[in-house]
Parts: sequence; structure tokens; C-alpha cells
Amino acid sequence: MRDDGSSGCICTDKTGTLTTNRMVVDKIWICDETKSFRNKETSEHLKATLSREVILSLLQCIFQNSGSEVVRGKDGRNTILGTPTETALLEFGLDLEGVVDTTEHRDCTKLKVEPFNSVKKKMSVIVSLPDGRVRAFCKGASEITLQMCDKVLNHEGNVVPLSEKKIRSISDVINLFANDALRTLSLAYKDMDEVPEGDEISTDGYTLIAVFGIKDPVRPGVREAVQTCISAGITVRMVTGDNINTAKAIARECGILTDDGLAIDGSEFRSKSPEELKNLIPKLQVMARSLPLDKHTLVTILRSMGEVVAVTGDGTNDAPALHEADIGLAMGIAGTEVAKENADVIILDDNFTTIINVAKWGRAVYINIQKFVQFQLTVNVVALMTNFVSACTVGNAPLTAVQLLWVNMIMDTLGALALATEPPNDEMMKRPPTGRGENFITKYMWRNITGQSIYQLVVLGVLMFDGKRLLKLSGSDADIILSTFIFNTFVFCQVLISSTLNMKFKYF
Ligand SMILES: Nc1ncnc2c1ncn2[C@@H]1O[C@H](COP(=O)(O)OP(=O)(O)OP(=O)(O)O)[C@@H](O)[C@H]1O
Ligand SMILES: [Ca+2]
Repeated sequence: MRDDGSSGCICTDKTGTLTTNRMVVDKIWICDETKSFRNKETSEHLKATLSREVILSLLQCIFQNSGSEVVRGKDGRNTILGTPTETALLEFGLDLEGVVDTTEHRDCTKLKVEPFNSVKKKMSVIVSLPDGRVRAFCKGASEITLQMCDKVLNHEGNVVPLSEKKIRSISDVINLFANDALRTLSLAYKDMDEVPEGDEISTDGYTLIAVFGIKDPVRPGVREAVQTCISAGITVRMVTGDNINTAKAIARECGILTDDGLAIDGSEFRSKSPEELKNLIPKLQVMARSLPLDKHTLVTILRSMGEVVAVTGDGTNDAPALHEADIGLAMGIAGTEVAKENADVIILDDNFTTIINVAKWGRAVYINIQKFVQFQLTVNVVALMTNFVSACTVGNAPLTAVQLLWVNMIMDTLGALALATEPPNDEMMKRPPTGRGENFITKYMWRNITGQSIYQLVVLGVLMFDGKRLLKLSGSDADIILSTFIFNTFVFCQVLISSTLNMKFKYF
């Protein structure tokens, strides 16, 4: 934050704003083996190396434990309707399904569903298998799901206990995926004797099936947009629900996380006192595994510290923060209705680089209004003072009512219109933002208004009091000629204001 309080910041989520939202499975860890997923070849390899039981459990979890739908069109092509994360998993599942050539895993009946939510960061279902057995599936943030597992599936399809050593090696795989900027998800299942009572689906005793690494590339131009924000004095912070290593990798790629910046986990953020947070937040660049409330808390504290805060988001989990922010920017394509309703601006193309345009136009409008006010004040101060001084000393006003109306019509309307419609330029993004408590009429504007007014009053005063001698006017028309001359001088003096408007802008 700058010493004068003029600071701004953008808190952005990761998926969809900084990244493309077009997710694909990139790596999969299953039965102690990590494979890069590229095409049908990988599916063939999985079919050849894994037992039927493993493949079936994997496909059951992908197809049964999903909030998204695979729809077969009239042309026979599959379309997936749902979130990008689930779409990536279902695309993988469809590929594998094609290779193993079975739809057995689809013949289950859903008994209970606990949809994905941003607080639990997982989705669970209980299904009845075709042979009558009851099975729960869980899919979610990899570290969270791994904690729920005490067994793992091996190549033969046998369930083996999950030793400490094994847990460490799986955690290493998760970190490896995350360091590669991949979103990681773990899939697990639990066989049950009967359907449990109540709404809650159990959270322990699961068998781990696989860990997925899902790729979501950074949008082109985001790095440059972040740099533009930084040179405009706007701090960009990433607040995401993703794993800390994934978040760090993406933030580094986007130029958000620097060597002296701070990246923390949501759980650590929540454990701090408000005082500790105030010391920590100026250095904070990345917050990972955040809950909706963490995003809201961060925005509230930033605002209480005097920062002007913009928030970008797409999900329902972003809604509280979008509502709390000075400027809430929701994504138009991927954004949920709740996010859009709580936002002030909707970014139609979901692109972070568009936010630069929002900032640029915001600044242009603010500067144009300042220019308009400075112009208006100067014209009116000079007109008023000229007539007042003249009325007090000579007894008549040199600028008549009709002349002032004429000035009003031509200069104020057209001049102000010209000033107010000036488009933004790149220079605007090289100056610091305007602080929350900063005066609308800055000291440079006061300097320009005073300087211009004194200069114009001196010129008009000289003409008023010594004009006839200087212009060698005599006879009955002298007064009217002098009055016209003063009026025209007054009008042409205003042309010079434009130069000081730019001066103000330069030294702002
Ligand atoms: N459909 C899903 N089913 C299960 N787990 C999911 C699903 N979608 C996301 N996840 C897990 O939840 C995490 C994201 O949580 P959340 O949706 O709260 O984040 P977010 O703030 O929207 O993230 P981002 O900043 O990436 O948009 C992911 O890292 C993933 O592990
Ligand atoms: Ca999101």
C-alpha cells in the first residue's frame, strides 16, 4: 500500500478468469503407476495393465459420482453438460469406456447424493450396484479425500491397507501434479452393508482408486495484464479453492507470485487473529484451499485498511466476496447466476485481460469529469469576478447576460462534451490509483484554476480599465467595441485552459 493511501487491489479466483476453463486430464496415478494421459493409447495401456475390477470401480466413480451429464446427440456424438472439472473426468471416462467396451458401470441406482460444495471440497454418492451391493463413492480435493482412505486398490483389484509410507508416496504424487500447475482430484470408494441412516455420507474407511491431475492452461495475455495492473499501482492477489502448490505454480506463471510475496493455505489464514492478518495481508499474493468466507474476510480486511478492492469470480462461493467488494466483477460465460447478481460488472468474455479495459475506462471517466469541473470552475470564476469587480468600480458589467448565455451554450456544452468523451489511453495505466479518501479536486487542479483565473482576470482587467487607450478607441462606438473586444478576449482565453488541463494530467 502506498503511504498516501492511494492503493487498489484485485482479488481474483483462478479457474476461468486466469485460466481457460477448458480442463483436460493430463496425468493419472493408479495402482502405483503415474501415467500421462494423451489419447486412446493410454486407455489401451490402462486396459492392458489393470484388472477389470479396478477399471470398473474407476468408471463407476467417474460416471456415478458426478453432477454433470453425458448427452448423446442425434448425430451419435456425446456432449457433456456440467462443470469443467467433471467434464474433464467424464471425457477421460468416455475414452476408457470406448476401449474396454462396456457400459456395466452405468447400471447402478443412485441412493443418496451429497453434491460438491466449496466448503467440503468433495462430492459423494451412495449407489446400489447391479449385484445388490451398496457402495459409496467420493471424489474431491486430493489431500482431503486421501485423509478419508485407509486402503488402496492394487493392480489385481485387491484392496490393500494404506501404510504410512504409501500415504507419503501418494502425497508426493499429489505435490508433483500440483507443482506442474495441475488441479488434483482423488477418487475413492467404500463398500457398505446397508444404506446408512441420515443425510451425511460417511467420511472414513474409503479405498483409494486413483489420483487425477487436470490441466487448465493460463489464458494468453494474462501475464501482460497482471504486469499492466502492477504498473498501474494495482496489486493482484489470487484467492482460490485449489491446492497450494497448484495455486503457486499458476500464480508464478501469471506473474502474480513474486519471490518476496506470500502464499498461504486457507486453514493458516483462518487460524490468524485480525491483528496478525493486518500485518500479513500487505505481503499476501496467493491464498489456496480457501473457503467462501475466507474470500469475504480478506476483502473486508483489505477495505478496512483503506484499499479499493475489486473482486473477480465465477462461482457461488465467490458471491459473498463479490458483494463485499468495491467493484465486483462476475464472469459472463462461466459465472453462476448468484455470482452475477452479486456483482457490479459482468465480464462478457470471462477474460482477466478485459479487466484492464474496465480499469482504464473507469480512470478515463474519472479524469474526464475532473477536466470538465476544472474547465467549468475557471470559466465561471473569471466571468463572475470580472463582472463583480467592474460593477463595483465602474458601475456596469462588461459581460452581458446574452454574452454569458452564448458562452454557456457554445463552450460549456460543446467544450465539456469534447472533454467528457475523451477515450482512455495507455498512459492512464502508468499512474497510481486514486485513494478512497483523496479529494476530487486535487491540489494540481486548484493550482491550475487559480493560475488561469488570475491570468485571465489580469488580462481582462487591463482591457477594462485601460482598454480604450491601448486600443486607441474613441467616439460614440468606443464602449460597444471595447465590450465586444473584452468578450472575445474572454472566449479566446478559455482555449488556453486546455493546455493546463493537460498540464494537470501530466503532473497529477
Ligand atoms: N465437481 C467436483 N467434485 C469434487 N471435487 C471438486 C469438484 N470441483 C472442484 N473440486 C475440488 O475442489 C477444489 C476447488 O474448490 P472451489 O470450487 O471451492 O474453488 P474455487 O475457489 O472456485 O477455485 P478457483 O479459484 O479455481 O475457481 C478443486 O481444487 C478440486 O480439488
Ligand atoms: Ca471459481
